[in-house]
Amino acid sequence: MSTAPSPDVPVMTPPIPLEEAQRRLLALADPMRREHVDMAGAIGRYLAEPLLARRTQPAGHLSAMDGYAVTDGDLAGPWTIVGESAAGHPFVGSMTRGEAVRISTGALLPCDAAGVIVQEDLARSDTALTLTGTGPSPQDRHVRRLGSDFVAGKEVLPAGTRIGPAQIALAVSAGHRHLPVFRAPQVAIIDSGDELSSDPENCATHQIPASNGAMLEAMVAGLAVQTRRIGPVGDTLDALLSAFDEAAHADVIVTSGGASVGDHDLIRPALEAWGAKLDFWRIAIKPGKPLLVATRPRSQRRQIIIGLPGNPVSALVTGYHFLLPLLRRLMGALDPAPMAVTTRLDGDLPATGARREFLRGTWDGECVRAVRVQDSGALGALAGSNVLIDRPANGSETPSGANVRIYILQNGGIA
Ligand SMILES: Nc1nc2c(c(=O)[nH]1)N[C@H]1C(S)=C(S)[C@@H](COP(=O)(O)OP(=O)(O)OC[C@H]3O[C@@H](n4cnc5c(N)ncnc54)[C@H](O)[C@@H]3O)O[C@H]1N2
Ligand code: MOO
Repeated sequence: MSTAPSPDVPVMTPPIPLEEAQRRLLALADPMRREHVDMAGAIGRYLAEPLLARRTQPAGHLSAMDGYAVTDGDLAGPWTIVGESAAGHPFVGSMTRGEAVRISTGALLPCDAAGVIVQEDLARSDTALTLTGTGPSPQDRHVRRLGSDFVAGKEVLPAGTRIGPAQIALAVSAGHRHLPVFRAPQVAIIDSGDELSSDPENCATHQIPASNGAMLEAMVAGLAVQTRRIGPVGDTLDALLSAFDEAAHADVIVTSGGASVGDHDLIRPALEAWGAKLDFWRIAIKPGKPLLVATRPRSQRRQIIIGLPGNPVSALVTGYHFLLPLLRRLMGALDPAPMAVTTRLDGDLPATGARREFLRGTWDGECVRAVRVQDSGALGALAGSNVLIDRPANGSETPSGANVRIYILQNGGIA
């Protein structure tokens, strides 16, 4: 005889693997609309279409060094100096074999010149120039050829490229003032839990400062999204429903806390009461198991809700593997998942259980060591770590010296 579950006990489906959960989440993300923004506004955004060069660079043959321009094959000298080509002030005359033109880095090569000899290889006396030492080989011409960087009409950046300093320099050089990018999503960050205090300077013994919201806001800061903090919100359906109403403008709502199975863990029922539909709940990673993802239909784009676990380390790990990739995908990133690096383990690690584990560790560029405290509430250990060590589910002990995969949290890796 089958028995219906009690309304108090949620129906438990087995936790799903990380990759499957990431795929399901990213499949929900329709890209944002496009807009044209100036270069300052484009930092941290993703190109909405391929960028074509509007000009050729270099636009002519340029000298790559300070020295003297000479004609083809004329590498032995001596020469008579007949003029100068400085950056921004080209030499307009003509020159022939036995003649040289003083030239600076970035200056246009005179049209009769074939190469540049660096001034360190030459001796000058008034207008007379002689070669000292062995001089350059015929290949060593120190010339940046016309179009050697990019050519007008050709693609310089593919759609989906993240715009950083180098991409801005390239786009400006390619003749652009504005860039077509995807809009940045609006993100509402809700802290939930009766025990949370919004004032870290004023916190009773039964309270804890609402640090997750501040942490999540910091995590998304590198993504140029617009954030709004809501709460802390108490553990009642009414309080959560009002918080969701406050977040009705957002493209993505991220909550932390109340995602597990306790009597006061109300995020799931509150979302359902608000009209959101649960997509999945619980994933097979440690920390981070109670993660949930839901969607809520709207007239234009649906809202995506990510319910992160309350434990701060669990919130950071799931924020790293779910919230950041989701935001990158909404903003048009081609490959939104975080990148793992392989490195050498220092110190043995024990066998793992049924969940894939992300241990906090310190990496010095050559090897990684797990930090001693791995409690998912321990912020001291988290802040002292710079990587997550990726350990497979049901894995055996890993000996010191073995290769392990890590995810970098610092030096920009967080975004
Ligand atoms: N019987 C079971 N209990 C728990 C399970 C389980 O499977 N069965 N899962 C555990 C796991 S794993 C996690 S992770 C936690 C997460 O649960 P919740 O998402 O419901 O989180 P809370 O209970 O609300 O809070 C947990 C912890 O985190 C602190 N917290 C919450 N929000 C914040 C915030 N905004 N800033 C700072 N700290 C926050 C909260 O005070 C608690 O200490 O559940 C286990 N339990
Ligand atoms: O998954 Mo919980 O996140 O272990 O603490």
